[in-house]
Amino acid sequence: MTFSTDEAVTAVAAPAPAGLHFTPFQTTKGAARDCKKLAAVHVDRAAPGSIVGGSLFETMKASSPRRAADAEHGDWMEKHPSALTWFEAALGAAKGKQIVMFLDYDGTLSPIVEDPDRAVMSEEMRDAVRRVAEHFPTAIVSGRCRDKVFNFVKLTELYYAGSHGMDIVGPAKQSNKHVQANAEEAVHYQAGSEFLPVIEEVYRTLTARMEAIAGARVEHNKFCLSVHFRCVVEEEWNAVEEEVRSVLKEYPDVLKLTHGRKVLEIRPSIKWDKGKALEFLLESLGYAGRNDVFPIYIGDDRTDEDAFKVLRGMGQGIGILVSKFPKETAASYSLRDPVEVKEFLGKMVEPNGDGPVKAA
Ligand SMILES: O=P(O)(O)OC[C@H]1O[C@H](O[C@H]2O[C@H](CO)[C@@H](O)[C@H](O)[C@H]2O)[C@H](O)[C@@H](O)[C@@H]1O
Repeated sequence: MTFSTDEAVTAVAAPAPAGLHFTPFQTTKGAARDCKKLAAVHVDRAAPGSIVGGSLFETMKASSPRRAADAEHGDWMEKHPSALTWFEAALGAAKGKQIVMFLDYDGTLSPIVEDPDRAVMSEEMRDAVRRVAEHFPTAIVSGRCRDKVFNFVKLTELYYAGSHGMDIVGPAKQSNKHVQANAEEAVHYQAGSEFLPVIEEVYRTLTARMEAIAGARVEHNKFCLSVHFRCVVEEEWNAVEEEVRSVLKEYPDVLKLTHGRKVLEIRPSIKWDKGKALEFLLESLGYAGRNDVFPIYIGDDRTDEDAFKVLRGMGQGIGILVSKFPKETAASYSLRDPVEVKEFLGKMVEPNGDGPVKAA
């Protein structure tokens, strides 16, 4: 079972701040975690034929991006044109409207790397986001827990929606020049607090279970968990899924399982996601029900599709998928990788006025 090269590691960055919520990982202290070495440790453990047909990974493989034939890629690009090549067309409908920026973190602002602790964004990207936030209200919407993604981004003037949108905080109203007069005071909202004890319990159980699978790791993101298998040998991917499913079956209708980029996402079974977070933030900014707002959401993962679908439903704004390969998506445009995201953000605020409508 192979994943497309867009799942491949694109960079290994410097260590992220200490104290992040990860299972202690048995590696030489400070050395870069080498997936390949780690995963090779138990390769003999994988019973031949241990891949279970119809498993989540089979589904992922069937739907995961693959290097499409040129023709297929061309067709896909026609439906999801480059937001860079077609910048004026993409932003045409924003003229005279207030743009609001929504940015996913991993795979959008930072390249996908083997070690989630090391998924830091570049200084150039931080400058690009900072400059966009000077012109438009800007939110980071991430599966990471809020304080973790703030530690990566480090910009106090932004809104943050961590844990896949379940934990939202905005800059204080008085220090936020973008907020409408009728907007609420400083934004702070958490969905699913009642699930915190269950998430903690499942985190402990899964952490113990995953110790038996080399390279597997459980990441605590406060209202949700991520079970990473990027560093697990493929023969054991289904073992990861089976362990996760065997734990979750003890919590029917309480927790739900979705998959991301070589990660299994465990979230409370509530009707709240990145799409709801987008709607909540537009309302908090005083733009609910208004047609003079143009939300732009840039993301790379399955959970970002919830936001893309909201934008399509609103008939306002655009969703931009970050992917080098065709993927089924509700986004209208595409960018290939974080490098193109940085270029797009730069065009948004070009000093010679090429950028679209500035904040009202
Ligand atoms: O919503 P996002 O900000 O995109 O977060 C989604 C998940 O991103 C992280 O995992 C992904 O990036 C890691 C670092 O590049 C990579 O090692 C991993 O394989 C990817 O799945 C994060 O660790 C997860 O908790 C997020 O849910």
